[in-house]
Parts: sequence; structure tokens; C-alpha cells
Amino acid sequence: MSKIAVLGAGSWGTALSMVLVDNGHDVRLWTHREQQAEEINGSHRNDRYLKEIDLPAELVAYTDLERAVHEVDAILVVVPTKAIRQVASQLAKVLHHEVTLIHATKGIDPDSLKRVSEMLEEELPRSLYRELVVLSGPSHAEEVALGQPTTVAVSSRQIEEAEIAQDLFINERFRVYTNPDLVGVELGGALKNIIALGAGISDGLGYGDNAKSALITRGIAEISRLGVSMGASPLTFAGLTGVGDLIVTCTSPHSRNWRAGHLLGKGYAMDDVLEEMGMVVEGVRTTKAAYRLATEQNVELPITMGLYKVLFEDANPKDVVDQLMTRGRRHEMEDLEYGLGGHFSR
Ligand SMILES: NC(=O)c1ccc[n+]([C@@H]2O[C@H](COP(=O)([O-])OP(=O)(O)OC[C@H]3O[C@@H](n4cnc5c(N)ncnc54)[C@H](O)[C@@H]3O)[C@@H](O)[C@H]2O)c1
Ligand SMILES: O=P(O)(O)OC[C@H](O)CO
Repeated sequence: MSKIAVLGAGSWGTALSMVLVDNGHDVRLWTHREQQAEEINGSHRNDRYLKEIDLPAELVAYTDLERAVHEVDAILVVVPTKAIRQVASQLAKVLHHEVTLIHATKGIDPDSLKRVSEMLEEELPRSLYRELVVLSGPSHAEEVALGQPTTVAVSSRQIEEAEIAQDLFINERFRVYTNPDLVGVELGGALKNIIALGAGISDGLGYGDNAKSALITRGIAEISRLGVSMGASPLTFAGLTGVGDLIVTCTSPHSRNWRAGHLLGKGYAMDDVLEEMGMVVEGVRTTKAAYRLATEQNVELPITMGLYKVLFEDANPKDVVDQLMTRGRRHEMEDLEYGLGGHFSR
């Protein structure tokens, strides 16, 4: 049994805490909101984030970060990307020993253009952890909380740290694979949210399965293009944290990104949509980050660019779809054009 602090009591932090409690660990769920801690400890519910789910009585919520992390073996950070630096700097002040450090947040910071692990590394002294671990994959909190079969991957620069995280989480309903490609695992989870917003918009506009399938497959092509330019392996994007997560997020009404896109496609204004969601929609900020990265690195991301125009330049989604459909002609597989596995003859 390990002592584990989970920082962030939203839907994902709560669902992952349930997995850890199921595995027999002593779990402290930290929230910055007193009322939420009272609800979790008193009625064993976290209804705003996981409706109608009874939490295990062993799960204890804390509002005092220092007490929550006292003598823990591992810390799981799972606050939204926007809060990562703030929570990490609070943690740096109260943590005084080395832990296994895992994060399960999916995003890229649009200001610094850093991945979540990079922000954590910048904010936390190296003496507090060995090598950071990322947990990602196709996993709606609502299904994990119900104990439905789920698979994810953990990645770290050191296999030992990834295996420690694998051991903490794995059980017969929550299968955890290891993957050495930390950059790819992190980017797949972050960038799929952009495409999920697009898939929601497409559904909201009334377009059908053909359009959504196009978004998923051309989406993974552009995720891979940007990912490879940032040092990821293209193979990772064919796995759980790439196409796996893209499918789950683009096709499910559980997805906040899909739902937000759906409302945008129906004509609601962005501010109203975000207020209606009441939970984090990571794809919005990540679209800004990917737009900047693509511009800086000269990588072609047509769907992301189109979505940026809809989200931040008030473009009409239907016009953006028209622009995407009438772009110049292209080969489908860029590498095949150059003879890797096949080539044309005229
Ligand atoms: N919900 C899912 O199914 C799911 C699955 C996989 C990954 N994720 C990722 O996990 C991350 C968290 O998502 P979520 O679904 O739990 O979000 P959420 O909106 O359900 O909850 C976010 C939680 O973070 C807390 N928070 C926000 N700012 C904070 C701060 N400064 N200090 C302390 N706490 C703060 C909020 O109070 C809230 O409890 C996101 O990056 C998301 O993409 C979510
Ligand atoms: O609800 P979303 O859109 O944030 O997606 C949740 C998870 O990332 C799906 O794997």
C-alpha cells in the first residue's frame, strides 16, 4: 500500500482516486475549495464533477496542501493546464521529500508553449522527484468511476518510474501500458482536444459520419506532423494516446471538448458555451498553443488553423469547412510520396 496525494478534485482527479483506493492505497484528494472537501468527506459525493457516483468512504479530501502531501510516496497532479504552474509553485513550498511524481493533465500552455511536464519541471526542484511520469489515454472519468474497462499509457524517461506508476494504477478494469515516448504521449493527449472541438462543431452543423471520420483521420495526420516536429515518435500517434484518445473524445457526448464544439456548431457564442460547460475545456487554450507552435515551426495544421479562426477570429464554422474542402490538392500519405513503402509512376 502506498500513500498518494491527488492534487485536483475535478472529474479526472476524483475518478483516478477511486482507482487508487480500489487498489488498496491510502489516498488524499486535495481541493482548494472547503465546501467540496466537506461534500466529499461528509456525503462521499462530488456531484458537480461526477454526478450520482458514490465515492469510497476511504477517500479523504484535504484542503491543506502541506497535510495532504505529508509523507506521501507519490503525488498525482491533475488540475487543468491553466493551474499547473500555480499548483506546482504551492507544492514546492510545502513538499520536503522525494516522491514519485505523475501528472494526468492534457494541454499545452499557450503563453510559454510548454507541455505540462515541462512546466512542472520548471516549477519544482529536482530534489523532489526522480523522473516525471505522464498518464494519458482514452479515458472518460465518468466511465472509469463506474469501473468500466479502460486502457491508458504511462510514460517517463526512466522505465523504473513508469513501472512504479503502472503498479499503482493497474487492475482488472484499468489496464496500464508503458510507453517510452514521453513527448508523444503528452502531445497526443493535448492535441486531440483540438480535433474533438472540431468534431463537435461538425456534428453541431449537422454534418455526418463521413465528415467526422475525415476529421479523425486527417486530425491524427496533423497531430503526428506537429508531434514529430517536436521530437515525438510517429508510432505513438497510432496508439492509445493518439488515435485511441482521438476516437474516444471525438465520438462521445461525455467529452467536454466535443460538447463545447457541438454547441458552437449550433451557433452558441463561445463565452456562453464555456459557462454552460462549468468544467475545463482544454482544447480552447491548446488550439492557441498549437496555432503558435505551427506558425513558429512552419508546420501545416489546416484543421487547427481553421478552428483557431472559429474560436478567436469569429469565423463562421461553415465557411471554415468550405475552405478546408477546397484547399489545394495533396497526396494523402506524405511519406509515400517520397518512396517510403510505395510511389507513383506516371
Ligand atoms: N475528465 C476526464 O474524463 C479527463 C480524462 C483524462 C484527462 N483529463 C484531463 O485532466 C485535467 C483535469 O480535468 P478534469 O476533468 O478533472 O477537470 P474539471 O473541470 O472536472 O476539474 C478541475 C478541478 O481542478 C480544480 N482547480 C482548478 N484550478 C485550481 C487551482 N488553481 N488549484 C487547485 N485546484 C484547481 C477545480 O476546482 C476542479 O476541482 C484536464 O487537463 C483534462 O484534460 C480529464
Ligand atoms: O472530456 P474531455 O473532452 O476533456 O476528454 C476527456 C479525456 O481526455 C478523454 O480521454
